[in-house]
Amino acid sequence: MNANEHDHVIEVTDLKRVYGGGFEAVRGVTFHVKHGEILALLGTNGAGKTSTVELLEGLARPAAGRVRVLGHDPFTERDAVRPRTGVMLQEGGFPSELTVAETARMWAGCVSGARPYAEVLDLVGLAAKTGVRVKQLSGGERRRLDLALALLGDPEVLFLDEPTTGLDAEGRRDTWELVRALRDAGTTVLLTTHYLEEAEGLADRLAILHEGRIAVSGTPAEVTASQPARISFELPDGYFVGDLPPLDTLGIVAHETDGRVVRLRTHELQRAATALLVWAERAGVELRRLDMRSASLEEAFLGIARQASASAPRTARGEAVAA
Ligand SMILES: Nc1ncnc2c1ncn2[C@@H]1O[C@H](COP(=O)(O)OP(=O)(O)OP(=O)(O)O)[C@@H](O)[C@H]1O
Repeated sequence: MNANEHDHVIEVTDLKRVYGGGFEAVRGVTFHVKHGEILALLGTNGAGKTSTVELLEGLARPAAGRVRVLGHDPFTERDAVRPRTGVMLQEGGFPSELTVAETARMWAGCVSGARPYAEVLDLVGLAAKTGVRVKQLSGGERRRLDLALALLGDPEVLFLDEPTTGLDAEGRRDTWELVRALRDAGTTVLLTTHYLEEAEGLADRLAILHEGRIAVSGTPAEVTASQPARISFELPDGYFVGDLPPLDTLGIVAHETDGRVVRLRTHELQRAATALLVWAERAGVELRRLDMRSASLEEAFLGIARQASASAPRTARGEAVAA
């Protein structure tokens, strides 16, 4: 493995995908994933996550742009990439009459240097289901089988398209633990998900797609910090908003009042909070029902989706996008 492969196991530059009829589902996406890193691609339905991941898996040729996985083009150099990657598609599509063990054995036959299939079934918690037909598995169990098959070749790179959809809370946590353990052992992971908790807890970095473009990217903390924090409190008796410290000096980007309740939004939570508390202390008043909090990833996600159409792509720090 050369130095470049070590740094960026996945490299995507100005990627475009156009479907029949001319619809541009991926409109110039740029990001990278480093060795042993988990990147989560997020986005609303139809944002272009699967369309992007399929290009990384070499399932289609990009309309424009460049993809490299482990230093190779996954479409034109499929033989160099495929044996080193594990892919969990959104729909597994296995023959429903085969048992779990038969499916895993059949799949192992297609993978060079496959691990013993019983080992991967055990890893995903399906050891007790080896004799059950695929059609009799629950939706969550089928997702686990999909994951087991993706792990058969002991891949260096894992593509997971909505890996925990349909899993119950315990199954989801088990999968997170397994993906974390794989990452810690050096596997590079790119996953798509609709579960923000999953992205926040699992991913080292996030990229939020919107209408085929990356709207924002960065660590979960950076993405969250890209949206304003909230402060709310009740105005003390006898005071008005105009009595507070000047809002424009506190980084306040929006404010509203509802009766005596004041709601502020700021990109400078610490400074605004300090100024308000110092003001209240000096005035000798209590800010009742005081609540101060950073944006959650969900708020950030919704805010970004709303803003994205109107503004240019950027990183969480407001830089030009390259995840
Ligand atoms: N084969 C196709 N032909 C034409 N349009 C397609 C095709 N496949 C996907 N699209 C369109 O491309 C856009 C992106 O789809 P894609 O499946 O990549 O989105 P996604 O972000 O994975 O969505 P979801 O979260 O719903 O899975 C959608 O508008 C979809 O309708």
